[in-house]
Formats: sequence, structure tokens, C-alpha cells
Amino acid sequence: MPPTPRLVLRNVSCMRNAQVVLRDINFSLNPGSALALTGPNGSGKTTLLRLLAGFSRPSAGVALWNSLSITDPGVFSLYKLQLNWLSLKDAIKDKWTVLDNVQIFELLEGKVGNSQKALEFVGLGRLVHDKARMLSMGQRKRVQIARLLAIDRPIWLLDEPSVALDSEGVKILEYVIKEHRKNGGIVVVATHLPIKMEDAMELRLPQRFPRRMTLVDMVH
Ligand SMILES: Nc1ncnc2c1ncn2[C@@H]1O[C@H](COP(=O)(O)OP(=O)(O)OP(=O)(O)O)[C@@H](O)[C@H]1O
Repeated sequence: MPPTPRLVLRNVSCMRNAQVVLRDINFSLNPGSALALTGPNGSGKTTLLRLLAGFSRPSAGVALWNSLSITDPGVFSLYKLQLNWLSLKDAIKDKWTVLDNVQIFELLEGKVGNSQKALEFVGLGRLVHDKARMLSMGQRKRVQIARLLAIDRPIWLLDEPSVALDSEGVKILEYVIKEHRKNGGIVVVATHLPIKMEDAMELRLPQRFPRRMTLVDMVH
């Protein structure tokens, strides 16, 4: 018997403001697998990530973790401890040091000793004692990647993780995703920018509303 997929979306649809945002989405993710969510602005990538995080419920269909519905209260309290969430809202406290901004997540996780190493790994070793307000946008994104490493939970849900990263930062991101998958982690990335993830599935969400033809469409 093949193993039960860890994460499954079955016939999932989602309505927002009386409009269908997602229609009949199906996929399964096993330990070590990755999914790239792509599609135009407004096609529902973040909405789908939020469903996977259990932040909202599907209007139809079901999201399963180990065959259990993730939105059932008893299941969600365990499932949420499996998740690492990275989004454009970085939850970085400007008045805290760079190290504190990672360490607080590690401490809340009941762990110690990972934050400094994680920050060094993402290239912020020299800045650990600086206030976070000094960081550039790309450095703030690196802090978020350091949190992924310091907390080290199995399911990573990443919304536009490479925005603002330079080419070295993108390579670091690709490397940590690869290592996480080698250790049996699952990675779901919503992105407009190419991120190399070997053997990743791609789900391209369709344009929600047919657009009028633009000058760019006419040229092509
Ligand atoms: N809470 C909400 N209430 C109403 N509509 C919403 C809500 N969240 C998202 N939407 C709508 O759902 C659609 C999909 O939004 P979503 O943010 O998921 O798209 P996206 O593919 O992530 O877009 P982008 O590439 O611009 O980040 C949009 O039309 C958006 O306006």
C-alpha cells in the first residue's frame, strides 16, 4: 500500500465576496514534496495558502492532514504546530534587535540555540545586534528565512518568499528548501518569480476575470 499523503486538497472551492476565487482544486503532498503555486495577480494563490494554513475554510471540498480535516478544532490545534508561515507581512519588530526578532519565535517554540546560527547562515551574522529598523527589504526577508530554520517545522507555506532577495539570497532560499525537503519537509510556494525546486509540482491558477486586451497582449 502506498503511504497516505500528508496533505490533501480534495475538490476545494472558495468564494470571496460572492465570487468564486478557487474552483475544484485537487492535489496531494507527501513528505519531501513541493508545490509551486503560480498565476496572475488576484488568481487566488494567497487564498489557497490561507486555506492550507487553516486560516479560512473552503466553501466546498476538504483540506486534509493525515486524512483529518485541518479545520476541525481538535485537529487544527495540532496541525498549526506543523506550520511555518512566511508572507509579505514580516512581523518584524523594528525596535528589537535582529537576533531578538528570530529568537522570540524559537523561544515560543520551546527551542534554544538555533537563531544565531540561522542568521549567520542567511548572511546576517554581522547584524545580529543591530536594531531591525536598520535592515533593507532583502535583509528583512533573510530574517524571515532565518526564522524558518530556527523554528524548523515540517510544513512550510511561503507567500512570495523571494521578493526583494538578491541572487545570492534566492540561492540561499532554494538551498534551505532543498534541505528541508531532504529531511521530509513539505514546501508550498506561491510565487511570480522563478524558484528552483527539483521535481516540484506546479499548480497554475487561472485568471479570475477575462481581461480586456492590453497593448502588451496585442504586441504578442
Ligand atoms: N478577505 C477577502 N475578502 C474579499 N475578497 C478577497 C479576500 N481575500 C482575497 N480576496 C479576493 O480574492 C482574489 C484572490 O486574491 P489572492 O490574494 O488570493 O490572489 P493572489 O493570486 O495571491 O494575487 P497576487 O498575485 O496579487 O498576490 C482577489 O480578487 C481578492 O480581491
